[in-house]
Amino acid sequence: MSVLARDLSWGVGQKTIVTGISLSVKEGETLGLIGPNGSGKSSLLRLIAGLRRPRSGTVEINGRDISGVSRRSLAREVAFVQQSASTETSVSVRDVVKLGRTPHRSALAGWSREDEDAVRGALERVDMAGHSSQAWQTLSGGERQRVHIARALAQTPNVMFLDEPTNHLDIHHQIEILRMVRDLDLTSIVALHDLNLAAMFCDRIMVMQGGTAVACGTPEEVLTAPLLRRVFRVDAEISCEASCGRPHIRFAL
Ligand SMILES: Nc1ncnc2c1ncn2[C@@H]1O[C@H](COP(=O)(O)OP(=O)(O)OP(=O)(O)O)[C@@H](O)[C@H]1O
Repeated sequence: MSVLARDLSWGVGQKTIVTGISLSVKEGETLGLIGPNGSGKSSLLRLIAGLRRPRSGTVEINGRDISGVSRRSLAREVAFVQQSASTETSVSVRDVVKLGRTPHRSALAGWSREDEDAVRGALERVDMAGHSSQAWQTLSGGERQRVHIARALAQTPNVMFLDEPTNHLDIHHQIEILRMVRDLDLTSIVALHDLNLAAMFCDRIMVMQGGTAVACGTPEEVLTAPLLRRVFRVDAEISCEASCGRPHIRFAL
């Protein structure tokens, strides 16, 4: 499924937070969103996921304007892993992941084989199957993050939005989660702070600054020393990773 945003703007009171953003993500593509703190990445993801109503502009998922689509119907196609999402404390890991099946179930239907397979598969994908009966509140930060990703996977979405999904994760799980997002047969937009991970796993990268998009293109096109200096205020040397042909950033002291 494709994602198309046209001229999105949003703000609170007098403050404009997202200004005139347009983007297009093709079916199966992974778009990375990078930008300094407060540049509007989470706000943009919430607009595109339909959790905020834009002041102006439209979002289409597979050609359908999401403003006319019910939350439940949207949730059958689109999953959103939010930053620091919270969960009821007195539930098990499996119960949290089961919530991902809610958009697919009717009030009268029982728990189906398909539901069971989706939950088990999602837990396995994030390496948390061994924790399924553990109480949510006893998990570590990284384990919680992986369970929230499993809940999104259990939704069996066609489109996935992830806001800093690698937060709290050790390097093995950072790489595994991003590799999984890239290799799954879905369209995704991922906000990331780690520029080298964005370079490794995203087909294209959009750079945000002050609520607007200041660059968009392939990692090689976007991740240049002048852009990193201008947007992130860092000096860096960019080389090409021989094994994958992607840029690798080495920050100067
Ligand atoms: N509901 C709100 N009311 C007032 N200001 C807000 C609101 N939501 C976001 N902001 C402000 O909008 C700006 C963009 O916030 P947002 O969370 O989208 O940035 P971000 O790029 O995701 O940042 P970070 O990298 O730190 O997670 C910030 O300055 C934030 O303080």
